[in-house]
Amino acid sequence: MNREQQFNLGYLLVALLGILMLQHLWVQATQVETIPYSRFEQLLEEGRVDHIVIGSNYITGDIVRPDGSVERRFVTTRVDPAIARTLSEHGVQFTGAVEDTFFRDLLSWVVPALVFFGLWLFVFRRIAEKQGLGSGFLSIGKSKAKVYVEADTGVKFDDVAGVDEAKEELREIVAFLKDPKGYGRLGARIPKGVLLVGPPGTGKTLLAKAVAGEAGVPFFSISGSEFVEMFVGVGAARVRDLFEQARGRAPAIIFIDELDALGRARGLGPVGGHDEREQTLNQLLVEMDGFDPSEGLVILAATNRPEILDPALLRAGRFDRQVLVDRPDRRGREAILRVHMKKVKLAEDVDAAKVAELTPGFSGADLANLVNEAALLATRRGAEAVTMDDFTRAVERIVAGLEKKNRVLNPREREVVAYHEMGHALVAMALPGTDPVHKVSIIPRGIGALGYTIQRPTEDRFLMTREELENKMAVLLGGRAAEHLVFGHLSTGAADDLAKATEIARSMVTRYGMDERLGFVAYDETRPGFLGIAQQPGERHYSEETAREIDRAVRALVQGAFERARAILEERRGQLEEGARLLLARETLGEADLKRLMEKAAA
Ligand SMILES: Nc1ncnc2c1ncn2[C@@H]1O[C@H](COP(=O)(O)OP(=O)(O)OP(=O)(O)O)[C@@H](O)[C@H]1O
Ligand SMILES: [Zn+2]
Repeated sequence: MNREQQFNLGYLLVALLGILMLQHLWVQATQVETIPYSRFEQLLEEGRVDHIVIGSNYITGDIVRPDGSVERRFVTTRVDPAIARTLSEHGVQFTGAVEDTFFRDLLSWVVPALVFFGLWLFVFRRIAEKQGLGSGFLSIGKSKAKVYVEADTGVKFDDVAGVDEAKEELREIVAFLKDPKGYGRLGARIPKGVLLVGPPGTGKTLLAKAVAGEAGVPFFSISGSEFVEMFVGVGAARVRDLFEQARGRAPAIIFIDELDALGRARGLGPVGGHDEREQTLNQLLVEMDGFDPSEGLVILAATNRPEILDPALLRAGRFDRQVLVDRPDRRGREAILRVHMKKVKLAEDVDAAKVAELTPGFSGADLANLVNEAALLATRRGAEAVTMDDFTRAVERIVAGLEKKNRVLNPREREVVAYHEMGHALVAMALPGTDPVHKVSIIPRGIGALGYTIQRPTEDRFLMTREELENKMAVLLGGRAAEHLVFGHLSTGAADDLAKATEIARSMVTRYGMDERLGFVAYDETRPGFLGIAQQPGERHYSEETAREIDRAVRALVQGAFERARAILEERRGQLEEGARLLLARETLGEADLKRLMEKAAA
């Protein structure tokens, strides 16, 4: 029996004891002396009873002393008066039967309590099973969140491929863990928490293990979803436990997978708050604030939904560093394939570069799975080594699975996405005063986004001019403009861009007073949502006619931005074609690639 189980059984025992004690007190308070009926008659004759209450079964009353003061209460079972008289006449001692109701009373609450407890157990076990947390009697209290400790993970940076930028950033952590005391001496700021952000299967866990492996420190890991317990207080106790253990073996790494499960913004739960999770999160914050970095503890955490994390987690001194672990591009895939191909026997004809070409949209985990699948196919054939043919067949299998999950695009779609993203990038680069384009990619990211263009803000902006907002809209519509220009059709891929552009236009008209005809009037009163939950739009304080005016102005702004984007792209048609071709071949283009593209066209 482990600690948690004892803990929960303890709760149960205390509760039962409490109920028993109450019951006992209640019985005492209402205790009366039970006397035989003949004794009652005797007392009656002696004039020593008073305050008689005659019930249908019992007679109760006070027995008084000769001086008239009450001695105690009594109860006796009512007996048929005729029979009583006859019996008394014969001088026989007799009494009615007074049933002992103690056990009946006891049963009357024990049985419902047991039924209730049974039901409760049943329901929670169901929930626990649903969450895959295992079942069995009392499993609710069983520790699902084992702290896994690996003294030496044996993973090195060489085992993680295709995520060079992330590795570069984590090297610092390794240097620190190797010499925690010496590191701070020169005034370098010591990292406490690093958040690894990226889609599933991109190697976040593997990277964390590699950091531990490179630094030669123990690796403590636990998953955020396992923290969330049924019993209030257990998760928090577990966090305390984890930190205590890790401290004892510092320098060490603590890795929290699925941080979002426990670090979701507070007050955002579906049914009000979630006490348990909140407590656990608070405990984590306390622990993170509480330790001295020179102890040599570093906390790594992984999430694929950083946007839902509680902002408190991201504050300075906590997870204030974020490392992006993205899906690999073609070169990255090749590198990952090489890592995993080392583990199987390959035929001469296998070409990692070719396999990488066949697998756009695959994550590191998908690629590891691919190599394994190919090896299985070869084994089934009874072959000596895994051939290229095995790989192509394995790719087909896995692609079919991934297509269902919307993660792999067909060639035609890829082409559209390439032009679309290039459209965003070119418009952004053509307009003065927009943020420089950091990266363009046609690797699907998360749900919904088929590709992405990242602009790097040069500075924090709090004020934007009308012109800047218009430029921003043009960039947003650049994707659709490019599709329209090249293919002459509109696709559904621009829905999100359109929504964002429209949002900006609407704000310009109704909040910033940027439309000449409507004037400098704020029309919308969008109240901030309560507890971050979006509320119904603010009340309208204007007429139907004004509403129409607003719609017209918004439409004009969006249309204008679209025309601008289209004009820019028409002028740079050559660059658009060249860029899309490059993007299709390489999947991601960085700042340097884009600069080269612009210069080439200018020359
Ligand atoms: N960049 C990579 N290089 C080599 N192998 C990788 C890489 N990414 C993933 N893998 C393989 O996929 C497996 C699963 O990856 P891992 O569990 O680290 O992903 P993750 O990002 O933590 O995923 P999740 O978010 O689902 O927990 C690894 O054990 C490894 O075999
Ligand atoms: Zn777009």
